[in-house]
Amino acid sequence: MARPILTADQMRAAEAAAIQAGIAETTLMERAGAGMAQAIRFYAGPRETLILCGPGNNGGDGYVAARHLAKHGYTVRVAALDEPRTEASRWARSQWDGPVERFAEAAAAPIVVDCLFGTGLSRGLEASVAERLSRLVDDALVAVACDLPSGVSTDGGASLSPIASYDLTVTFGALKPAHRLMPAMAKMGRVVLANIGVEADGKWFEIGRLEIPPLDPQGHKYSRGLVHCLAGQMPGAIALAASAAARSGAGYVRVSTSLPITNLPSSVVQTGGADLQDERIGCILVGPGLGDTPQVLTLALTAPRPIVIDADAIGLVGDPERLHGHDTILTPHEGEFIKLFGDLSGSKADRALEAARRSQSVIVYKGPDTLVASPDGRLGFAPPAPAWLASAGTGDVLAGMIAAMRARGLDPFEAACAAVWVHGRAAEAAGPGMIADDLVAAIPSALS
Ligand SMILES: NC(=O)C1=CN([C@@H]2O[C@H](COP(=O)(O)OP(=O)(O)OC[C@H]3O[C@@H](n4cnc5c(N)ncnc54)[C@H](OP(=O)(O)O)[C@@H]3O)[C@@H](O)[C@H]2O)[C@@H](O)CC1
Ligand SMILES: [K+]
Repeated sequence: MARPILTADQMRAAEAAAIQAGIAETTLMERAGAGMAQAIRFYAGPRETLILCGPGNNGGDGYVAARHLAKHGYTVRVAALDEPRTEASRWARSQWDGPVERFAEAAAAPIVVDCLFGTGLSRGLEASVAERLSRLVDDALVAVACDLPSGVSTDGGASLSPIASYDLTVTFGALKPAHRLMPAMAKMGRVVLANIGVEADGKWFEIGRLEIPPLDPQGHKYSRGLVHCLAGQMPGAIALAASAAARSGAGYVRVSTSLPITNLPSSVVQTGGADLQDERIGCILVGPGLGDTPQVLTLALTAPRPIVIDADAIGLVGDPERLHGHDTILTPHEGEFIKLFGDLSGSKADRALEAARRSQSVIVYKGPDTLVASPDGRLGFAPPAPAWLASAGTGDVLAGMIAAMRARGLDPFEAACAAVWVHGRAAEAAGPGMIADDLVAAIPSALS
């Protein structure tokens, strides 16, 4: 099951709806604090724990967690930055019967839990507070963030003040965009979602294990998907993409090329011409190694088939509206994105959705925090992938994988999400010394 993602406003609305439906706010806080205490017990083990509480409901969660951990035999110290200012956090404070130290004087502890600010953060932390928090977090054996590391902007993932690295982040009801957007994502450690009984339906989610329909036992190579790749001036890149398409389960992969390609698997067919009207084509792939040959993109766009537009071809589109009426998936990295869509405003999530709307295409906005955006408002956030995925050719591999998923009949958005998920897992399987060719070889193990 994919984990839902809500913005700060959406989360507040979901909580308000739960309260409207009869769940007391203190019950939500009790569940949040108990969930966080449970995650700490499972993840960090029994060691002295320092809980840092802010003035809002994030701090309230901290007082509740302190009570639950103490009940389980933990030595717990609580340090407050300020007096509780909300009704629920005053209630939570009243239920904690241990002492409360001053944040500015709190000594280090093996487990440190940051409950200073969560979704209510409105600006960066005061320098002295950020500095002290970072020191306590750095000195801890296990550092835990309640909902979000304090200083992270919930919706955009920016650091509003300096942020140390945590081992565990426990969030409630739904993930927030910052859990899966850079730079915040890199600071979170493992992200655990506690259920507090709030409905978190929406169109945004973390891309999870894919559910690809099983192959038809009576199927044949065309029903498993024919991917037609269009080569360009540098055929090495399309060879990688075509190999990746073949390894991702396409029944048949074809490359039309004017130059012979030497490093293709024997099962991938090379042709001179390109009959793109062939109705058996499940997806056309254009862009890897294309160079400056706009006529090849134009040719692809004359075919009434699904198309993946990658790499050089993205810059050749010119006007995003040119793609209206086509069945297209675009796979830009940051530079290619700006080249086609200009400097859009808002968070990466906002920009991805705006690009999908303008081009009426699925956008795979690549980076360490890859997003998949659909014109209908669906937005998939990739789970963390290994840093060694950032190397030459891995984008070509992804484009081939997407084309294979699309050719086998997944809808464009689902095809892109499925490929992004498998791409990350294949990189994990291939290991740190991986090159793009190894990534292709690791795809089959990640598909199972
Ligand atoms: N609502 C619910 O039902 C549930 C909510 N839950 C929990 O509540 C959290 C959200 O709580 P919240 O809305 O009270 O905001 P929170 O992040 O604690 O901080 C707000 C306070 O901090 C202040 N402040 C802001 N920035 C500041 C800064 N840089 N430096 C100094 N002060 C700053 C701000 O004041 P102001 O901006 O007005 O100055 C205000 O006083 C959420 O993350 C989750 O953990 C769970 O319990 C589940 C149920
Ligand atoms: K926090």
